[in-house]
Amino acid sequence: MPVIEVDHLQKRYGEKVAVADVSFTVEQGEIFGVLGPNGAGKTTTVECVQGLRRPDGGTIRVLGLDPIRDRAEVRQRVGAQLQESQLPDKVRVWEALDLYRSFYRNRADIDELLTDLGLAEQRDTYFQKLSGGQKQRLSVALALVGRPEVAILDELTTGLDPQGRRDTWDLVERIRDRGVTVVLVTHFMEEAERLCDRLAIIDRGRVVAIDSPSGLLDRVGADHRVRFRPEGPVEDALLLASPGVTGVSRHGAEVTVTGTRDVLQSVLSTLNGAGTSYTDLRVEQPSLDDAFVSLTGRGGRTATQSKTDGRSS
Ligand SMILES: Nc1ncnc2c1ncn2[C@@H]1O[C@H](COP(=O)(O)OP(=O)(O)OP(=O)(O)O)[C@@H](O)[C@H]1O
Repeated sequence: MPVIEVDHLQKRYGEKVAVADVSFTVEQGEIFGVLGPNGAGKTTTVECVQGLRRPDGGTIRVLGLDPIRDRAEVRQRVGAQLQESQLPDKVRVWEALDLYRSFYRNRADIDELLTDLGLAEQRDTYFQKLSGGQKQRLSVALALVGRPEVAILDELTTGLDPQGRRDTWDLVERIRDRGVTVVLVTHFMEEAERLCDRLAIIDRGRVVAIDSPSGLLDRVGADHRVRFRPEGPVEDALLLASPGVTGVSRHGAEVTVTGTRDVLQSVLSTLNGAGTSYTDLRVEQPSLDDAFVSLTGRGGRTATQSKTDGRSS
């Protein structure tokens, strides 16, 4: 049985439709991403899952429970991270955890949690004295203090520097390794790509795709690229005849070959077959950015454009 089932969820704020039609399921033990641009309806969706908002339409089941009817039980078993800090400046780290812990029947060991989250040295520190990353880790600790079966983490790494972001990603993986199912709300593609087993891309209140990161890339057919500088002649026609190659372009001495995930292999065997050596070989994998843009029609460079570029010479 899935841990979370959202079926045709709808939610309006007055006239404003925040969630038009969202359906997805989350399986036990996965890191499931909810990805989308600002205002897409991500937070509203997970707030409905937590029973913090009443849907206008559709059904939600969390651990077989109705988040509105069984709100108290859902709160016990689903840990939610606070999106923005809602703690008083003068509360010490252990005091905050001790208070939140008292709300739950399954209580985590505070010192174990602090060690796990790299906050052991901040045990007695006031909330206001914590760094951004430490505050973020504390909010995750608060989400875990009731030993939840599901953790919902919303915009976990917003405002963190690259190192803080990477540390937090490791942390999310450790949470999953403890057997907790994780729902991760984010608008960072890189984060989703790195962490999520599957993800739902939401745009304007609707799901536009649900898949694994690599499934999404395959689905939109985003190009892989190989760039190199040949040291002798190599004909475009020869490269284009290789399996998986969809385009060849040249900029000065540099050749760019686009194609499917086999493109590197094809380029190397073509060069080898032609007896041509090369320098400066680089491989560019398609990113979830490409898939996102292709699925939502928004953003910067699209997979379609890169394909056209590849054929333009
Ligand atoms: N309490 C509210 N009252 C009125 N409109 C709201 C409310 N909360 C959200 N909205 C609107 O509903 C839409 C969806 O908002 P939501 O916060 O769910 O999106 P989001 O994808 O989480 O965005 P972000 O990434 O910016 O947090 C937005 O247009 C937002 O302005």
